[in-house]
Amino acid sequence: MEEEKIKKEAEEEAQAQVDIWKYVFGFTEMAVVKCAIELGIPDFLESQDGQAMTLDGLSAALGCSPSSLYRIMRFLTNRGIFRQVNQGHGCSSQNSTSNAIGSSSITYVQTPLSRLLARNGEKSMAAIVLLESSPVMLSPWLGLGRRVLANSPPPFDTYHGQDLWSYAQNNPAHSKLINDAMACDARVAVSAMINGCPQVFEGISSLVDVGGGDGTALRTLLKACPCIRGINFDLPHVVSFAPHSDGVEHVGGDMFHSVPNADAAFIMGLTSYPFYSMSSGCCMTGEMTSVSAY
Ligand SMILES: C[S@@+](CC[C@H](N)C(=O)[O-])C[C@H]1O[C@@H](n2cnc3c(N)ncnc32)[C@H](O)[C@@H]1O
Repeated sequence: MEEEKIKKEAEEEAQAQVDIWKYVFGFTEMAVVKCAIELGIPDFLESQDGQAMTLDGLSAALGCSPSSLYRIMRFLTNRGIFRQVNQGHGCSSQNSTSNAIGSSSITYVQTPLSRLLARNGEKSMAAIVLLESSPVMLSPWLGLGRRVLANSPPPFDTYHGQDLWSYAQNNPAHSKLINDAMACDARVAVSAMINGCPQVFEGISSLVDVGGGDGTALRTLLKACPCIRGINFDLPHVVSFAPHSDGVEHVGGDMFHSVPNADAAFIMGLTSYPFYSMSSGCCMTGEMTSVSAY
């Protein structure tokens, strides 16, 4: 019995010594995926219409050295982001390193995961990765300990001296990163809503999307429900850059003061966002017959 306990403890300790490296180098997952998006690897492979692309061809197209690219691709194929196909053998291998680096026999194709990283894909998540991996968003996480100890304001506010939305107002480039990222989320979430519970929108002739970003959610919804008149409500600096779309009116304002009248309102957002409690902070003067949140 004692022997078994000692053996189990030794196994757990050995496993811990392996697992700890996930925390030491955890950031590499995000860094390498960001690198792939910035280099445009998913977009380039997507443009090949399913044809496998050689390592040499890919590095020439991207303007980088085959050996550096090979190391990035080896990491990514190991995670199921891209698939390595060894041409000439008709077989595929995710981890094979047997080919010489730079060999034209190493080729890559897209996978469902890498397709999500193409910038223009219908279900693209590239903009969310680029937002969350930006130094502006990442740095506050590194001060989480101080936030817990001091029960101070959210890490973002403490680090940047202002909340996320004020920061975005003062930094248009970051505001664009946020809006593009939210648009990715909106496309996927609204499509799922329309497919999963279309009855929610029955009988509604006007709908206000509170915190609707650049209006992607309403644009997506109105394709399926063209009879609805959409009001995209967000902060003035956000709606001032929102693209025009028939059937969608952009209104700028502060939801903690009032929101436009409509038959119904919806509020949607990534739950990890510092999107402070609507119920405690806001006073809505609009008439609303139904509200669905998160
Ligand atoms: C997490 S994003 C969600 C965007 C969009 N609903 C989506 O899910 O894709 C929150 C949105 O609320 C907006 N917002 C933040 N504070 C606001 C306020 N006081 N009044 C109106 N909009 C606000 C932000 O500009 C941002 O577009």
